[in-house]
Amino acid sequence: MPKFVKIVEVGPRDGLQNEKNTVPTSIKVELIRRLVSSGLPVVEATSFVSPKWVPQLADAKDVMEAVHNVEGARLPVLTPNMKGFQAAIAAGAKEVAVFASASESFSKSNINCTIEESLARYRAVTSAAKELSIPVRGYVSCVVGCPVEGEIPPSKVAYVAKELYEMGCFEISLADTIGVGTPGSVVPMLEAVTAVVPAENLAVHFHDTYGQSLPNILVSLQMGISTVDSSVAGLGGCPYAKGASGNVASEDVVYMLHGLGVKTNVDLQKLLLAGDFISKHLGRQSGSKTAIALSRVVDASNI
Ligand SMILES: CC(C)(COP(=O)([O-])OP(=O)([O-])OC[C@H]1O[C@@H](n2cnc3c(N)ncnc32)[C@H](O)[C@@H]1OP(=O)([O-])[O-])[C@@H](O)C(=O)NCCC(=O)NCCSC(=O)C[C@@](C)(O)CC(=O)[O-]
Repeated sequence: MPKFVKIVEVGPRDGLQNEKNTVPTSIKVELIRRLVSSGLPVVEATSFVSPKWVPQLADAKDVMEAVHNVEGARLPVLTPNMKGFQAAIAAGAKEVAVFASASESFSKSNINCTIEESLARYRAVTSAAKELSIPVRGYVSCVVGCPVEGEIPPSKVAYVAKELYEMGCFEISLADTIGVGTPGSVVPMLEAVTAVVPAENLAVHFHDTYGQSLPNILVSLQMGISTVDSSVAGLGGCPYAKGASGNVASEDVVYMLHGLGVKTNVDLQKLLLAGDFISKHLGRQSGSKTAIALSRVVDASNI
């Protein structure tokens, strides 16, 4: 079990990208500020993708310009190709992420190309990033299951992860995009990937569709992974993965880690306030069980 876990907060990007109503730029910027001030070391801020594909993040340039002076956390952004990479750098991004898939069907529906075509695009991005000393993170989607293809063989995940690592991605985030994994499928997948990419260069990214995220995170930690992606208030869902629910809630991950005696550097109280801020803006209850339970404790103490 690691003593410290780095939490990569993906709420402002993965969490909001699927929202139907446009979230004002000022709310996104305030959310990022609040998340950073809670002590999160990495807050994924937005995506430089086609606004036709993800209209919610069409204000990526404005978001980045507004947060350029925010200190205390890294603020990476997603870039699906050179056009996105160049726009991200022009807007002041200092770290980017590329996103591939272990499923051909998902690659096609998410980024309109095959897995091999995506890897060729990402070789161009990682090589341009290297020239500018910009760190690049790599995602692999559908690491245990795909909405179209069903079960994904661990060897396929290992192949894509290794390619991303070898082209220069400093960290590979393994994403259960539709949240179908259980420890029974996550462990063999991690065994295959850790055979080709060191565990210290891996992260896990779980969606909570079947309520399996926390046990999946626990077995990942036991296998040497110490970077976990999560989303404040459990926001999220992928526009190109029907049925995908929100990411595991950051508050729930922090609550579990602190309960295990694992340090995160995150102030849970401040994180809860950030979750409350965005949940109120979206007009719905938080997707974090910890947030709901602790708000009941506060309510009860007021009786
Ligand atoms: C990759 C493309 C662009 C290919 O889309 P395409 O239609 O094949 O692109 P194209 O190269 O043929 O260009 C078409 C138009 O898009 C423009 N374009 C081209 N690139 C860009 C760009 N970077 N930024 C802005 N505009 C761009 C380009 O200029 C052109 O504009 P037009 O001439 O028609 O006016 C598109 O499929 C896309 O943007 N996909 C992104 C989808 C997305 O963001 N999905 C969600 C994120 S991934 C995810 O959530 C999974 C993850 C990471 O969280 C982990 C998990 O849980 O699995």
